[in-house]
Amino acid sequence: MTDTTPPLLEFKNITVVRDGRTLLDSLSLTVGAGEHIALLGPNGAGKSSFIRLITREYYPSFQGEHGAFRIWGRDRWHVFDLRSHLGVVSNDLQHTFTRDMSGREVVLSGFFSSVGLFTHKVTGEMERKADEILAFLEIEHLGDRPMTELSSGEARRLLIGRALVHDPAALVLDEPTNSLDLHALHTFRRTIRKIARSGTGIILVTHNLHDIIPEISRVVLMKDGRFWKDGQKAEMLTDANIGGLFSVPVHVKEEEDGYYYATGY
Ligand SMILES: Nc1ncnc2c1ncn2[C@@H]1O[C@H](COP(=O)(O)OP(=O)(O)OP(=O)(O)O)[C@@H](O)[C@H]1O
Repeated sequence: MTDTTPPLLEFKNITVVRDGRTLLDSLSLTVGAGEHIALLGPNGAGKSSFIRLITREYYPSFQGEHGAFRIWGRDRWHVFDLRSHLGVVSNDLQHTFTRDMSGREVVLSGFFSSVGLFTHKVTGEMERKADEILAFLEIEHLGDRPMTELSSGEARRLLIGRALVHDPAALVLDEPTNSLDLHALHTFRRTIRKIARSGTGIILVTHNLHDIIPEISRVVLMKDGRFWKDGQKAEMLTDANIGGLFSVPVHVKEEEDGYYYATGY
C-alpha cells in the first residue's frame, strides 16, 4: 500500500431517506484499505440500509456540507465494477439461491454477478480460480453438492467463495452467523479469520458481539440510523456502551480466545 492509496470507503454527512423516513442520518465514516472493522447495532439500527448504501441499492438523499460518498476514491461507480472491490455476502443474497446449482457453480456465478451460469461462458481460468477458492476455504467437498441440499453454514461459505472470485479489497458480511449452530459457527469463524489474515479487509455488520473476530480492532456502534461511537474495540465494547446501545444492563468481557461476550442481561 502506498500513501496515495485512497480509503476503501469515505462517507461524509450522508443521509438516506426512503418513503419519508430517515433511515441513515448524517453518516460519516472512513475505512482504510485492508482495515478490519465491525459495525455493531441493535435490530432496526440501520445496518441493512447501510449495506444497501454501499452496494448502491440506496443512494444518498442528501449530502450535508462538505459531504462525500466515495468508494476507493471514486464518486461514481458501475455496480458491476464495484463488486470487484467489495465482495458482499448478505442474507438477502442467500435467499436468492433457491436454484439447483452445484457449489462450484455458485462460486463461478460470482464472475457474472448472477444467480446462475445461464449462457455465460466459463473459461478455464475461471474454473481454476474457483477451485483455488474452494481449496483456500477448505470446502472442496462442497463443489459438487447441490446448493439446495446444503446447511446454512455450508451455503454461506460458498457465498463467501462467490464474493472472493474478483479478489476484492474487502469482504462485507451482513449478520453472517444468523442460524449457524456451534459447529458451523466454529468453522465459519475460522474461515473469516483466515480471510482477514490473508490481507482482505473485513467489514462485519452484526448485532452479535461474539461475531467480532479478534483480527477486528475497530468497532463502530450504530443506533437509530446514526454512527453513535467509533473507536478501538476495547474502548467501544464496554458495559456502558453495549448497555446503552442495546438498552439493557449488561456485563461485557473479553475472553482468552480474543472474543468479547455479553452476560447478565
Ligand atoms: N424502504 C424503507 N422504507 C421505510 N422504512 C424502512 C425501509 N427500509 C427499512 N426501513 C426501516 O428503517 C429501520 C432500519 O432498518 P434496517 O433494516 O436498516 O435495520 P437493521 O439494523 O438492519 O435491523 P435488523 O438487525 O433487524 O436487520 C427499520 O425501522 C426499518 O423498519
